[in-house]
Amino acid sequence: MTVIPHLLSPDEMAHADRLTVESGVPILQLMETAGNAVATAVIDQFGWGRPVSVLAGPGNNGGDAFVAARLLRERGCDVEIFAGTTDRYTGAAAASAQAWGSDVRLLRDFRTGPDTLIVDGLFGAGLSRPVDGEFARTVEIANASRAPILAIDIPSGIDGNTGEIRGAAMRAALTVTFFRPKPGHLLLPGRAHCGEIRIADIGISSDVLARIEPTTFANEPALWHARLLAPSDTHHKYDRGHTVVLSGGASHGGAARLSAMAALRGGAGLVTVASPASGLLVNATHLDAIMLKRCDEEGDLRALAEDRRLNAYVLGPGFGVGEKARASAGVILKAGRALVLDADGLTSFQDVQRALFEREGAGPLVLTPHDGEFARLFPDLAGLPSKLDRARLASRRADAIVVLKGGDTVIAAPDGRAAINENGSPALATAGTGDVLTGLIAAQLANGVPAFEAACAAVWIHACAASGFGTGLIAEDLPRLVPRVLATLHQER
Ligand SMILES: NC(=O)C1=CN([C@@H]2O[C@H](COP(=O)(O)OP(=O)(O)OC[C@H]3O[C@@H](n4cnc5c(N)ncnc54)[C@H](O)[C@@H]3O)[C@@H](O)[C@H]2O)[C@H](O)CC1
Ligand SMILES: [K+]
Repeated sequence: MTVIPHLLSPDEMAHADRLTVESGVPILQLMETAGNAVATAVIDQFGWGRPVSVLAGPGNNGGDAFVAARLLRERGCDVEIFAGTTDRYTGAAAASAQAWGSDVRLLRDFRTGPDTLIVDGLFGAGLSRPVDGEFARTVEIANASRAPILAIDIPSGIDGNTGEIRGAAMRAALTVTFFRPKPGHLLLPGRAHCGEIRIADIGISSDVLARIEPTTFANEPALWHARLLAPSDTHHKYDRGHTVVLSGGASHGGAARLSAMAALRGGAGLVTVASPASGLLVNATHLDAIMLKRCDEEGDLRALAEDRRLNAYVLGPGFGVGEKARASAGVILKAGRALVLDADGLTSFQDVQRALFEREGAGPLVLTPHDGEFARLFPDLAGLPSKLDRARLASRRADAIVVLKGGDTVIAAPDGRAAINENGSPALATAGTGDVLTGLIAAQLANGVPAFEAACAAVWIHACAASGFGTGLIAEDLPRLVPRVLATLHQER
C-alpha cells in the first residue's frame, strides 16, 4: 500500500496528539514511547561508550528528554541532565522529570567536549519565540563543542513550520521526530540543521490523518507515481503527447533547445521547437530528433496553439522580455493549452501581473520562478518568512501551479496542496538547469499528468538525475541522465 508522504505542521501534530489522547492513549504513554525511541536511537547510532549530556527545556520536549535520560541510565549509560533555572514542569513533563529521580544540573553550568553525546530536548514543536539568554548560550556551547547532537523532534531553535532559525539553533547529527516529519525538517535552513532524520512510531494511529486532512507533503514518488504515464507496448508516440518550446532568436536558442531536449528525454512523444526565422539555421544545426517550425508572427503561433495534437508549451527560456512574450503567453493560454512559463516569460509580466493572473482560457499554467523572478511577480509576498506560504499564496493568486525553486523547491497548487522537494542536489546550481526543468514539466503535461503531479514529478526527476554529482555537471548533461531515472521509477510500479 502506498503511504502518502504527509508533513504535519506543529499545530496539526498537536491535533494528532489530542485525537490520540481522546482515543484513550495517555499522554504519558506517548511521552514514554517518544523518550524510548530517542534512547534507542542513541544506543543504535552512538553505542554505550560515550557519556551523554541531556538538555531539557521547559515543555514536553524537555519531558521526552527526561524519559530518554532515565531509560539510557537504566541501560547502563553514563548520563547527566541539565535544565533551566526557572523550569516548573507541568503535566506529563512533570511526571517524567519526577521519574528521573536524581540530580538535575543547571543549564548555566553546562560544559562539554567532543567525546560527549548531547541529547537536545530544549524545544520542539512548541518554540514560540526566538531562543535567547541561557538557552541561546547552551546552543552555542553545544554547537561549538563538536560533540554529536541528537535532536529530539527537531533541532531546538528551528521553526517547525518554516525551517527558519529563530535566535540560535542546534546543529544535529541525527534528529528523531515522531509520527510524521514537519515542514521545518525539509525547508532550509532547518534541513541542514537536522542531520539524518528518523521517524519514530509513538503509537499515534495513521487513522487520525483522515480527520486532520493535511495538505503539505514531502515530494516523494508516492505522491505522484500512480499518475505517471506507464510505458506500454500499445503506445505510439502520439499517445505520449507533443511538447512545443518557443525559441528566442539566433543567439538565444540554447535555453529553448535544452528545454526541448529535456522534454523529449522526459517522455514526451514528440517535441517541436518553434523558432523565429532568425533562429532557424542555428536551431536546425543543433536538433535532430526534435522538430523545428518557423514561428514569426502571432498568427503563426495561433495556428500552432489551435492544433489540438500539440499538448504542452514552454515559454520563457532565452525568449526575451517584453510584449512579444506577453502576447505569446496570451495566445497559448487563450487557446486553453497547458503552459510552463519560466525565466523571461515570468519577467515579462512584472509590471502587468494581472494580465497573467486574470487571464482568459482555462488551460493549466505552471510558473517556475526562482526567488528573484518570484519577487518581480509577487513583490508583496516575497518577504513572507515561510516559503510554503509564499508559494501557496502566489499559487492561489495566479490560479496556477507555482514551482518556487531553490535547494528546497516548493510546489504549490491553487487548491492549497503544497509539496517540499527533498532530493535537491547542489549539482543543480549551474546555468541552464532551470531550462531543463521546464522541459521535464512540459513532458509530464504532454503525457496527460495533472499539473500539480506533473510539476512535482519533474522536480523530483530533475534532482534525482543530478544526484551523486558535484560541480562539473552541466545542464547539457542532465537530459541524458533522465531516462535511467524514469526506468527506475517505472520498474517500481
Ligand atoms: N505531539 C506529540 O504527539 C507528542 C509530543 N511530544 C513532545 O512534545 C513536544 C512539544 O511540546 P510543547 O510543550 O508543546 O513544546 P516545547 O517542549 O517545544 O516547549 C514549549 C515551552 O517552551 C516555552 N518556550 C517556547 N519558546 C521559547 C523560547 N524561545 N525561550 C524560552 N521558552 C520558550 C513555551 O512557553 C513552553 O513553556 C514535541 O516537540 C515532542 O518532543 C510528547 O512528548 C509526546 C507526544
Ligand atoms: K529539540
